[in-house]
Amino acid sequence: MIKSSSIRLLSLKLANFPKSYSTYKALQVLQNLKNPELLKTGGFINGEWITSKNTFEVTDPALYPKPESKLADVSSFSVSDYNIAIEAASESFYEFRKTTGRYRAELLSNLYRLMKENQEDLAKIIVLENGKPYADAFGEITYAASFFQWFSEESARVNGDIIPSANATSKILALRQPIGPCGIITPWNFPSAMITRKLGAAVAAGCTTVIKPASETPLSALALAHLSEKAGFPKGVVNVLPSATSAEVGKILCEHPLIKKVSSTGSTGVGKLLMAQSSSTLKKLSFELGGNAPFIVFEDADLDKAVDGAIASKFRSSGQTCICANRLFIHDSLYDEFVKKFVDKLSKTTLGFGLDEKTTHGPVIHEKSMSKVRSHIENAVEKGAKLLLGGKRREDIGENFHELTVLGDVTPKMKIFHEETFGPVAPLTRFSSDEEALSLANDTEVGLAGYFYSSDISKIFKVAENLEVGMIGVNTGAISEAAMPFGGVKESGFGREGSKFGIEDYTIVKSVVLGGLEN
Ligand SMILES: NC(=O)c1ccc[n+]([C@@H]2O[C@H](COP(=O)([O-])OP(=O)(O)OC[C@H]3O[C@@H](n4cnc5c(N)ncnc54)[C@H](O)[C@@H]3O)[C@@H](O)[C@H]2O)c1
Ligand SMILES: O=CCCC(=O)O
Repeated sequence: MIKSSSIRLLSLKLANFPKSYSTYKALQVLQNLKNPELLKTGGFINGEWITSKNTFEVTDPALYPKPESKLADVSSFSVSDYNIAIEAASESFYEFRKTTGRYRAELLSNLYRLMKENQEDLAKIIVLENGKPYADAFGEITYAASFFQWFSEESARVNGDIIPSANATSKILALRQPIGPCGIITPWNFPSAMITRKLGAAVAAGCTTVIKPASETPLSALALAHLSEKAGFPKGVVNVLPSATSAEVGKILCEHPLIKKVSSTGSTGVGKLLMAQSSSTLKKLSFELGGNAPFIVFEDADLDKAVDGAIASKFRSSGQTCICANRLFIHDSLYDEFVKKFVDKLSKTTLGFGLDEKTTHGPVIHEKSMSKVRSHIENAVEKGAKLLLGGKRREDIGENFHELTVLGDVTPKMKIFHEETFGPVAPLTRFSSDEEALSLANDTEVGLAGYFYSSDISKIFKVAENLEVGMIGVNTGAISEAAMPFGGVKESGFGREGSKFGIEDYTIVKSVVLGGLEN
């Protein structure tokens, strides 16, 4: 049990948000949410709101580094707070694992309904802490909530098996049981959906959770914690602890013996570190890591559809999506026309603040992302790539804004070919045969998503079978939904989220051999 002396109850005070916001409407938006209870700046441990004396700033990337960019001071929880939360999740697990799938389905569907009821507010929080346009943020909440709906439907169907035994007087029962308390680590690019995809599956299976949201976007995670409380989740099932000390608290999630599984979404580098740290307890792991998605336009493609698909895939969230097209391969015979149509459509987009109706694309998250975007463009141009659109920072809008950029004649000699940009840059490469396209596409250590456009059914099967990725969009640039098994191969990680496979990672199979049965 958590000792009350170790925690301080947080009554939500809007005073935790800066008062000097008259210069900018972002804070007014935050303070005028229809449901102000969604705004939390503490942490949620064992069903109680607590604060820490250490805090960190959450800022609006569209305004950063202006003083008005400050959205909130959020409590930063330490390893000792994590230890308390882990113990709470472990204690709660002993009861929660005994609950029925039907009961957990009810909790999840309550949470789904509450997300939909609060969709506008939740979307606004995403816009402010992440920078994506409101329409995208609203879409993220639809997507995020759909995982609770999906897993509420799956929850009552976590079936085991009865297996015939070689011994006539025995039966083998394979029971599916929840694995235990789970550590969940999530990134900033989908502040809500990357949590719900894991939390929905964990709860459906009967697991409890300790969640470390990205320090850039903790407000969305805390709003979800609030809604889980309203949805009737028992104490200790959902614990959310923002932290500015990711490495330390990540390590404790990996090394603590009471945590039985860690699911993390983030970069490949951090995934490797977490895997090494988890070896001491041989924890079950699921990793959704970085990508470098190929997007191939074969000569028999429908060009207009391919252009639309490329824009949707490459520039979703200004290129900050793990499954964004990262390298575009265009058949020689279509290359010039593709460039013309692609550049023409992209010229009609508008960079800006996410709550402005005209905005189609927002900023990148921070300076580190901006540096990578700049270095990929500069390195490519230096090595002979042609700048076909954009190419410049837009400091006139804000420090984190960068033009949507198209680079032509990109080759494997350039950095952008091998590294995930995670920003608004589309590198185009020509190819002349199917074999060449496949070999270029597979020339990378990661394998998350891939896309291609073709009207030849034989080619569709051949390419789909030979692309070294976990997910493929054929004649579409939008593949994500709760029903699709989400995950990668190679250094993009392992495990599948969403879909009927999503729960499996949160369960163990226990074999019970029932002997001495009479025939
Ligand atoms: N495969 C997917 O589903 C998926 C989805 C979204 C993002 N991503 C990947 O995530 C990356 C961008 O996100 P990011 O910059 O937030 O990634 P990141 O790996 O830096 O951070 C992800 C999470 O890990 C935490 N973290 C950072 N260092 C840590 C450490 N040493 N120990 C424990 N936790 C640590 C962060 O605070 C954050 O919560 C990209 O590579 C992108 O492709 C993958
Ligand atoms: O960025 C990674 C997740 C994107 C998605 O689920 O579509």
